[in-house]
Amino acid sequence: MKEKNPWHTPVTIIITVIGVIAIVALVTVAVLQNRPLPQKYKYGIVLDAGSSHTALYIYEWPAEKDNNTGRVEQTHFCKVKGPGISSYASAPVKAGESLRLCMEEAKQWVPGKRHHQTPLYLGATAGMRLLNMESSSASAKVFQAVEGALQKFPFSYQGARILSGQDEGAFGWVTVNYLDERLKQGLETRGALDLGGASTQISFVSDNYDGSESPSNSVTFRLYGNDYNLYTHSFLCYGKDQALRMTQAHQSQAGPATVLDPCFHPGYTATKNYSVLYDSPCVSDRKPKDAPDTFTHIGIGDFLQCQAAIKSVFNFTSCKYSRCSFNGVLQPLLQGPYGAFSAYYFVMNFLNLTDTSVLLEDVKEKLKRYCAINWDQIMQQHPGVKLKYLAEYCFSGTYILTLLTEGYNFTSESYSDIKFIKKIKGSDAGWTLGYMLNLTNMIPAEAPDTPPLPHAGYVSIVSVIAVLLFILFIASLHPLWPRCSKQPQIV
Ligand SMILES: Nc1nc2c(ncn2[C@@H]2O[C@H](COP(=O)(O)OP(=O)(O)OP(=O)(O)O)[C@@H](O)[C@H]2O)c(=O)[nH]1
Ligand SMILES: [Ca+2]
Repeated sequence: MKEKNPWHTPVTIIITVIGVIAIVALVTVAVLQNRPLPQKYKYGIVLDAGSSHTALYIYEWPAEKDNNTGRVEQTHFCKVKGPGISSYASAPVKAGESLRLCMEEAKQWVPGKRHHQTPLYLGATAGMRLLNMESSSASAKVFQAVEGALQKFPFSYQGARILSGQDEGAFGWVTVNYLDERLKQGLETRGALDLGGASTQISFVSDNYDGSESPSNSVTFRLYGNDYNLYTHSFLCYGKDQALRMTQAHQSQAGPATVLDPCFHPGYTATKNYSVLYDSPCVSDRKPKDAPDTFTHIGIGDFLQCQAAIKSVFNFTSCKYSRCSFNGVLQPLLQGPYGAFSAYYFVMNFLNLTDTSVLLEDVKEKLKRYCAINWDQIMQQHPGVKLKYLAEYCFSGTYILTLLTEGYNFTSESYSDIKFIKKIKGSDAGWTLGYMLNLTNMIPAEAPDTPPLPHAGYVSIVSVIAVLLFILFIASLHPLWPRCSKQPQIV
């Protein structure tokens, strides 16, 4: 008689079916329990009201991960047409109107049902700092007009204010290190170098700096369970537009009718107005008394002379601290690496000088040759480039190298620690992201509790255990299993 296969009994079939259902159920539960919910996003909007222009940034992050890290991303950028809001001092209403187009764009980019809960911030920097110094009532009127315009939009308006230089430097540093995920991972941080139109910031962590020498240059943070003692300084008037004014003011102190300028290309000539050149608190006290209304600005394209002219706007004579950069400002020993953004990037990128593995001496040599090129040739080589920018690249490049080496004391060696950057992982380097992260408490002081395993890890482990249990279970039911091995013979 044919022996009946014990695997084919109804009982084993039922057990097998139940086992399979159990595995499927276990895996399903594991998957469902840890599965991320369908992605919903939250948004934040920051307006960077700079001295030269205003820009709008929209950030987004997964709604249920407010407190998590490295997740906030820039989704949209809009450059406001026209100059910075501080230029509207004589027609403040226009400052508000200028923001309208970008704000309309923001309405399209943020889903309608999120409009009311989306915070909207405006931070103004050195242009408004200077206007406020000149006339606090004029700056108040500009803010009033801007507020009025922003409140017409459906977002959750959180106010407009002038950032201190310290905040500007510190939030730029937070942005860079947040995007690099250096904060979350507790890695060595990257210093931040920001070159604007009216001010420039340097911020870095240095082991030999405890903040006590100059409290106004230090900002302390506790982020993700790590303490940071940040050195930061903002030099008002040392942004590239104001530095150009100061350099030209130095060259035209006697009020001549012709100014020969080594920072402009040979062949460059333009008629300029003395009152326009001196219309800024950075230079107004140096305005020559008996100057004519206009002067002829003539380029001679000489890098070394240009560098000497730029050096004259830095003061190296006194330092009451252990060490200084310039103008008697404390600066601890440099400690790399550094990220240099905004005008540092625009200028060095245009000049093809972003590669800092090239020797500093060679960079200077290249710039020297560039400055000596005739203005006609420069215009021919770069059709379509805004002439104002084009005329100033020789000055701007020379200013950047002078500021870094003579001002901040970068050497041929430490120069290679600098990386010229515009974006990090799709988000612009600048103070705006750090500012928003701070105001929305998005970076926790302590490290967040992260699950020991990612979601996929849980699913795999539960599945493997379920399969093993099932095999064991079936094996224990197999009628032949224990009897297959040699049974002791009872004689
Ligand atoms: N070449 C070039 N220059 C630019 C560009 N965008 C801005 N600039 C100039 O670079 C300088 C710095 O620009 P920003 O960083 O936007 O300066 P800002 O924020 O307006 O000024 P601050 O208030 O001092 O920070 C200014 O002189 C601008 O005119 C660009 O796309 N190309
Ligand atoms: Ca800026």
